[in-house]
Amino acid sequence: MAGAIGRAAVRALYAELALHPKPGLVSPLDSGSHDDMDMGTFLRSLFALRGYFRAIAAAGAEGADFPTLRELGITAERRMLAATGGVNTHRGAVFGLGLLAAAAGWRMRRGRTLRGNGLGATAAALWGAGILAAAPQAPDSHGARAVTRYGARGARQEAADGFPTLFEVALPALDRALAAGADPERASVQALFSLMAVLEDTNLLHRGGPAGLAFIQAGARRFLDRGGVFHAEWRDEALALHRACVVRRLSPGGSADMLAAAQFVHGLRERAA
Ligand SMILES: CC(C)(COP(=O)(O)OP(=O)(O)OC[C@H]1O[C@@H](n2cnc3c(N)ncnc32)[C@H](O)[C@@H]1O)[C@@H](O)C(=O)NCCC(=O)NCCS
Ligand SMILES: Nc1ncnc2c1ncn2[C@@H]1O[C@H](COP(=O)(O)OP(=O)(O)OP(=O)(O)O)[C@@H](O)[C@H]1O
Repeated sequence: MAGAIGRAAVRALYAELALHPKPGLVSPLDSGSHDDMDMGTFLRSLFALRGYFRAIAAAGAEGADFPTLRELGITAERRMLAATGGVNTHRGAVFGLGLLAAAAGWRMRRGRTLRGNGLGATAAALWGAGILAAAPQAPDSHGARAVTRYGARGARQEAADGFPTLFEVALPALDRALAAGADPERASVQALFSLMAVLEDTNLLHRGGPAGLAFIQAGARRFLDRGGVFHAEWRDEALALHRACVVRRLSPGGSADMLAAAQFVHGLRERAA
């Protein structure tokens, strides 16, 4: 079971990486707004993280407490940095997707369904207090500074609350687009823009301040209001926002992490069905 969860997590991260167009983000097309990483950096990181997602799913199944999960996360982050030469490729995913893999282990071991927001509710109930109580590993990280400076919610708050943006925004957008006939690629782009329109992404706050975050949210909103991936010119419109992000050096990394999380939950549900 833990092996299947681990494989689903890596598959979801690969699907996020392979997807394009993705505004400002690294994809097979180009490195977006990043000069320190490309597709190869992400693939090396992914390779280094294979064992982690299986291990954290197994720990979750055993009912591990948050400090135990955190130790696994810190070790994985170290392995990621060694594989990338110090570049932060998957920090948000090690944390968020790691917690969701642990929650999947806990629920599957106990015969609970993965429907609705079950995985988020489990993560919040078992580890929410621990997440908020843990001292930030790096109090001067880009994310921590954006949280303090702008009062943003950030990755920790999102996880401690049971990933509301994932379960209330990303997964419904993905499901609706698939039900309306979009292929997995278009449905994923729709889910990504739905996330970008609402997420308080500390990556964007760090790189562009409140104006940078507002720029992305408005651009994504406009794309969705015109019909999103159901608009005939959707690819050109998404590429136009991509180019505008690259000019401004903006990259919605938090939305990319949450898209991978949505693909992970969706994939697990498909296999369980
Ligand atoms: C909690 C983490 C994410 C640190 O976050 P921090 O606030 O310091 O921000 P940092 O800039 O380092 O990275 C945060 C990443 O989260 C993502 N993110 C940003 N905003 C959001 C958001 N609103 N929602 C979800 N993800 C987001 C981005 O990809 C970003 O890169 C994590 O790096 C950490 O402390 N790890 C220690 C090990 C740990 O707790 N592991 C747990 C394993 S379960
Ligand atoms: N496809 C992707 N392309 C780029 N970033 C992604 C992608 N998928 C996820 N991310 C997330 O975005 C984060 C990278 O953002 P960024 O490079 O701005 O972080 P940083 O190292 O904190 O800042 P900086 O590079 O500005 O010093 C990663 O931690 C990762 O979680």
